[in-house]
Amino acid sequence: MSRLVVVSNRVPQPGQPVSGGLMVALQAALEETGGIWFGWSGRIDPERSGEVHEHRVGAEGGSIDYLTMDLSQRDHDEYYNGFANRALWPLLHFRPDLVDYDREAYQGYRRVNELFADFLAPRLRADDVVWIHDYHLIPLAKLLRRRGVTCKLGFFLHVPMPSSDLLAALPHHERLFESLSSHDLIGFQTQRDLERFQDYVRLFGRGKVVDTGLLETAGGHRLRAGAFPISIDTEHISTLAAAAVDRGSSRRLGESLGHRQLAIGVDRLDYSKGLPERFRAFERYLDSYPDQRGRLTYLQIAPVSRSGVPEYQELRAELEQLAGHINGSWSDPDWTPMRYVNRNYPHATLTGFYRQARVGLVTPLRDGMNLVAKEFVAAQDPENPGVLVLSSFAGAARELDGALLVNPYDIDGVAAAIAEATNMPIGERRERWQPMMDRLREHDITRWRKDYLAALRAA
Ligand SMILES: O=P(O)(O)OC[C@H]1O[C@H](O[C@H]2O[C@H](CO)[C@@H](O)[C@H](O)[C@H]2O)[C@H](O)[C@@H](O)[C@@H]1O
Ligand SMILES: O=c1ccn([C@@H]2O[C@H](COP(=O)(O)OP(=O)(O)O)[C@@H](O)[C@H]2O)c(=O)[nH]1
Repeated sequence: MSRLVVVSNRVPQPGQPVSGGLMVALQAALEETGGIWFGWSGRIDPERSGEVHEHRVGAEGGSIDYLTMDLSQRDHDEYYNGFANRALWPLLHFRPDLVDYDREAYQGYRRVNELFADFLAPRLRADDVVWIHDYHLIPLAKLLRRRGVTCKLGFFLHVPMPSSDLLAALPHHERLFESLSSHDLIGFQTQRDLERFQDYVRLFGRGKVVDTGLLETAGGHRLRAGAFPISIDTEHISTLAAAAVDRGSSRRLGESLGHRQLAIGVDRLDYSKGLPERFRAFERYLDSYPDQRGRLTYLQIAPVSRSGVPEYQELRAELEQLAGHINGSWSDPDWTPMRYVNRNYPHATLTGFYRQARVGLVTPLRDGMNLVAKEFVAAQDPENPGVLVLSSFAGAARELDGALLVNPYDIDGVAAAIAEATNMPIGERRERWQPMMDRLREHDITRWRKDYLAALRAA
């Protein structure tokens, strides 16, 4: 049996919380098959890049070997804080206004990809299957091929693929995106992302689209591309939620709410998640639906993310100001409308919170998928499910059509959806929830992994 080698910027660290959909999903996928997981250690070594740590979890046969590399401060600043998260991330989330392109950062990004390639290439076997993840590692496959790697190489983009005109705004975009053609299969979250990538190949890439999902490079090499919507371990989340709801912090949350309903949001503190707009929509709801005032408490969990990037620091300050303003304006002596928490919670706690909530607020301005939306659905009590208010700009909206779909820029529309969710009769809540849950049971994390890897092996 060939080895599965997963490569991603983020790799879980022993004893540290797993946050971010990529880590959550890959952890679940690798636990099923075993294999190797290589990436950044999450550590910064002031002296040098390239120190690699190894640890094995699980028994021989199904074990995961974690191989992680330290980065120097400079490499981290240029590769992660710089090009990946100040140029690519905003661009891929349709925010050219936030792109801060810098040639030195781009060189740092390429340098770290070279480091990864130098480490990996001599360790790969011809029958390995290598699965590379996300925008941090776009050049890696080409660098591996240059070092003589011949095994199957697949890529999965976790974030949206924007329109060609946006991509073309990035200096040297052809050189960067052309590297993707060194893979045998490129995976996207949705059909729309795939279509936009094919447009790019047609308009700016030097290859051609032979047929939907079949591309040809200028040199005549054929590769596959497809949509593989990432998912969750549905049964596990559902079981965890049922067990968590009456215990520990989840029980205490319930007690603290008294008779009031709960609305919940769980997002990394990221401008793509639409948090300022969501806070304003909640305030609009308080203002526009006075008969409902005091009926619903909104809990927003927002662990700090990418705190070395200035736009994220500014967002944090803005959210603190907004949350303070909303509570200052609308609180009663015995009720605070909003609870805003920057801590990171494990799934064993979060799932209990989801299950208590009447309303799940998932309103990103753009999101590759958004696993929180899927987790919220999977965590509900079938007898008394909550209502998901979901942005139509999240990849998850393609599958979760029982949600109240909203435009996150439409503050009145989101406020109206919150009001509708709090009032929704039980019969309608069940009717909306059941087909979404059926879909998630069928299209879970196992299905995602199997579909992708079968397509890669066949490519
Ligand atoms: O690693 P970080 O910089 O801390 O960021 C966390 C992850 O954020 C992004 O997640 C994406 O992947 C999810 C799973 O496919 C998807 O549901 C979500 O819509 C995406 O935003 C990022 O793409 C990952 O690389 C990060 O690890
Ligand atoms: O305190 C937290 C906040 C988030 N998450 C997890 O982080 C992931 C976030 O993934 P999503 O796809 O929604 O967004 P991303 O952060 O990857 O952009 C989900 O599995 C969340 O349950 C978590 O475990 N604890």
